Amino acid sequence: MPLPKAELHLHIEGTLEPELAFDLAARNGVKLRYADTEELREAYRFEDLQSFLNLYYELMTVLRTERDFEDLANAYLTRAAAQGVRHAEIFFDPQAHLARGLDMRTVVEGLWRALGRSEENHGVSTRLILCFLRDESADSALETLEAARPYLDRITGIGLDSAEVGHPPAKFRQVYETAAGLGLRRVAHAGEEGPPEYITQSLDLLGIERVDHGLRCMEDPELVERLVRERVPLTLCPLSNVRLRTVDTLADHPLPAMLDAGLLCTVNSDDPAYFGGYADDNFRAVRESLGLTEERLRELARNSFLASFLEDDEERRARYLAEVDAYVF
Ligand code: HPA
Ligand SMILES: [Zn+2]
Repeated sequence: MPLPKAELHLHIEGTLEPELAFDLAARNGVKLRYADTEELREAYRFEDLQSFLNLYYELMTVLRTERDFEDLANAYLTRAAAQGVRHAEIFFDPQAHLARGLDMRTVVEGLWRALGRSEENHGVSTRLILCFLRDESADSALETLEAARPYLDRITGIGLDSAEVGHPPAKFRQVYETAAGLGLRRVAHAGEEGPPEYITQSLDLLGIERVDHGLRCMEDPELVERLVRERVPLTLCPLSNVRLRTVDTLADHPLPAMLDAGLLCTVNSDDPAYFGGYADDNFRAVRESLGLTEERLRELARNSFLASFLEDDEERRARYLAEVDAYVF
């Protein structure tokens, strides 16, 4: 049985496995430019974030109906449960779907058909986080938040993803302010490819409560000190970092140094269908490549629940933490 954990950095569109992509393409009459799953897998060699995003946006065009989003989420939850995930806070990218003519209802209600029954069906509690695409305009983000208003009972928070460099957090100040006024929790990708200043800006201008990635904080000792002092969680994604060449090899990953510095780190899978592993695959990879001790792994699992948005269900959080404490490696 894998270590119990929460997954806090997971793009549902990034869980689209090649087999499901072809099934949905056939179901919806969408033509993919790959002959089969093998040829598609050949395309999974990325130079950087953008080269991955190009394929990520291309493949998600097979998602068209509520049932497609439901099937996608159920496939993820099945895999996540098998990897010890007890709680998942799941990102989705509505702008990428609205731009293709889908409506917000199809996306949110489709996902909810799986998420709303996830505890009974998979034993996984869930939250949904709406991400804005930072390479789209601030106005588009505001329009997307407006389109999501009827569904806010399904949505816990907002995030910021897609191409980071050249799209500073400051651009999204207004939409984050509006979202805060609506009672939404706030996170943002920062310091994956972008500079440490993007992390600082996300904290100061967007009021974020967690940093997604945040790897490049290590270039700024003062920022590290602040993140430690303010107990700001970081959602790290080690296999993603290797595949997108943010680090050269897993053995070079700064996770041990980050833990030693006192940062509240968590380990997550990001886009597991593309990066070669789900949540526990990431845990096992860092254990093997970085020689993390069992107590370090337990700390990472504890951190995942401490950093989760379970404030509305502290009883559940306590139960999950007790499971981590009782886990025998
Ligand atoms: O790793 C990521 N980074 C930024 N945007 C993304 N959208 C999906 N995955 C990612
Ligand atoms: Zn991500």
